[in-house]
Amino acid sequence: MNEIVWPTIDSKHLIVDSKQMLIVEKEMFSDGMPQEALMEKAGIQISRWLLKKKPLLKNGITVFIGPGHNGGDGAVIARELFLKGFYVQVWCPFPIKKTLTNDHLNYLTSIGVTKLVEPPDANGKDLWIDAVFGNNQTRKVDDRLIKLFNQKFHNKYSKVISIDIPTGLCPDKGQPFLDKAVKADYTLAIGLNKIGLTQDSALPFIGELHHIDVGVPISKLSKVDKKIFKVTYKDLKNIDLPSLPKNSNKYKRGRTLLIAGSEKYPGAAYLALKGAISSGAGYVSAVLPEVVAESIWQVAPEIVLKDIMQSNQNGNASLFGALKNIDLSAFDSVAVGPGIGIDNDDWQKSKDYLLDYGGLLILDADALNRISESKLGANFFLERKFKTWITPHSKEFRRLFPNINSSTNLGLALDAAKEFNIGILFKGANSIVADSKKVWQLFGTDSQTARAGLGDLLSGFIAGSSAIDLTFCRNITAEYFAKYVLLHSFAASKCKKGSNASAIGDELSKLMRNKKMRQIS
Ligand SMILES: NC(=O)C1=CN([C@@H]2O[C@H](COP(=O)(O)OP(=O)(O)OC[C@H]3O[C@@H](n4cnc5c(N)ncnc54)[C@H](O)[C@@H]3O)[C@@H](O)[C@H]2O)[C@@H](O)CC1
Ligand SMILES: [K+]
Repeated sequence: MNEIVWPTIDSKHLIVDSKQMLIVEKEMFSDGMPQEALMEKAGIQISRWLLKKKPLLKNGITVFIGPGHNGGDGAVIARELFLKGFYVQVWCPFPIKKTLTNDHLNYLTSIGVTKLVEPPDANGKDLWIDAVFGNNQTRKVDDRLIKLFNQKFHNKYSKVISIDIPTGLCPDKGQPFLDKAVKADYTLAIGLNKIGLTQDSALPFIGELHHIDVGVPISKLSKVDKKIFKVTYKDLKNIDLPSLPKNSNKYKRGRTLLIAGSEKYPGAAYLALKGAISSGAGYVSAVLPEVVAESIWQVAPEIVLKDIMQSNQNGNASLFGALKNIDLSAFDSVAVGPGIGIDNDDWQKSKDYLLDYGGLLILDADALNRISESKLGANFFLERKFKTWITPHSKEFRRLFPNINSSTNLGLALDAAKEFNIGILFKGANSIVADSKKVWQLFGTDSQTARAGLGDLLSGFIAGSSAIDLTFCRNITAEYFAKYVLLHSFAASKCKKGSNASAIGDELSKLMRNKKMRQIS
């Protein structure tokens, strides 16, 4: 059941930490792959990548060569570009430590490549290649070197390319070892993507991230124990949406219930409903505050209104009155939270209905805040014996799980998913979806996140989409969760800057319709 079907286990998608990368390399070497050959392969693949970007090379290239094998890669790149007729010079800011790197460097000077004795000028127009430290750097780097690089980064006439990892950036945490790291226009990750590169905290340093394939065998990748997948919009093409038979009864096309909105935040309910409708679910029903209930038929006549929620004196929704009258077992999924506001007494009375609900429970926003403030806290998730997905952003996450510590959002999501046996969407610049075994790291989606109301739309979309998938497979995994989040983000990316969540909801409907049409034809 837990087999990976999306995306695929290959070197483009798998994310590893620095130790896992070392293990994979060591295994390749002990199987007989010569270390020299792998370095040659990495350097040549990068040179090919560079040769396709001739404008970057036209003013010459300066390669910064470090003491280890990151420097060795740099030396191979320098040689290849020099042999192609480009002006190439190298600078070694530290004494060379590894033989292979030293050999490459000696050969470079013998063929006529200039080895600088002083640091290069950051105001020049040449391309700088940072091959100082890579996957095995573990500590802070000389400040002067980083300053020089960052002076170059701000020089708008030229670019900086980091090989494997920007120097000074922790390959695992995605943060500078101290306060500074090289800022690159491009980072070329060799072999596999390192976990630090895909963290939100690495965004100011990595520039455009590209993967350089050096042919790591699939048999090695399958053995990597903690599977983390990098997913981008390119992976949308491998998402198959279930095609619902046209003549099937609407109750068999996904039944979802949304509990959303309050007198204080009516708009959240409207957006969540819009998200659910855009999924194409057959039966979308809702528990709404009176202000929304009165008008919803005009904008979304297909919604079945289950009940009306009262509000407390502060305008926050009271769930209890409605929950005690509804048979939740009639729904494949139930989403609770967008815009409901906080009411601790009400949550205390209502929570048992949600604990006992046997379908997929999706908790967002104020439902999560109500849990954080309740006596039970996150143990709510342990008491619930059925599938639960939650969608916190960083602050909500920390309130919910104050005892979970990890240096990356990815680690936080994975640890909480494991400890509490839930599916988690950790919202960030590039969001993360995790269950107890696997993680999907969205990447390249960072400009689509911070828009008001998008989260409400997403909750509804997840509720509707999961209800449909649940009619096909009762035990859907977090892989589906990750797909919904990627689809939603893609719809947002298709809308012009500044467009509101409602317009993004329309785009999402269009996207889902088109995708289904294309699958049918
Ligand atoms: N292992 C291999 O054979 C391959 C390695 N490749 C390249 O090799 C890199 C890893 O090479 P290395 O293991 O040599 O490690 P690095 O090149 O990342 O350098 C780390 C070494 O530099 C020293 N060092 C670390 N931080 C320092 C600091 N702040 N100041 C001064 N010295 C410091 C340490 O002694 C450490 O051994 C990868 O990033 C990749 O670019 C690729 O060529 C593919 C093949
Ligand atoms: K580097």
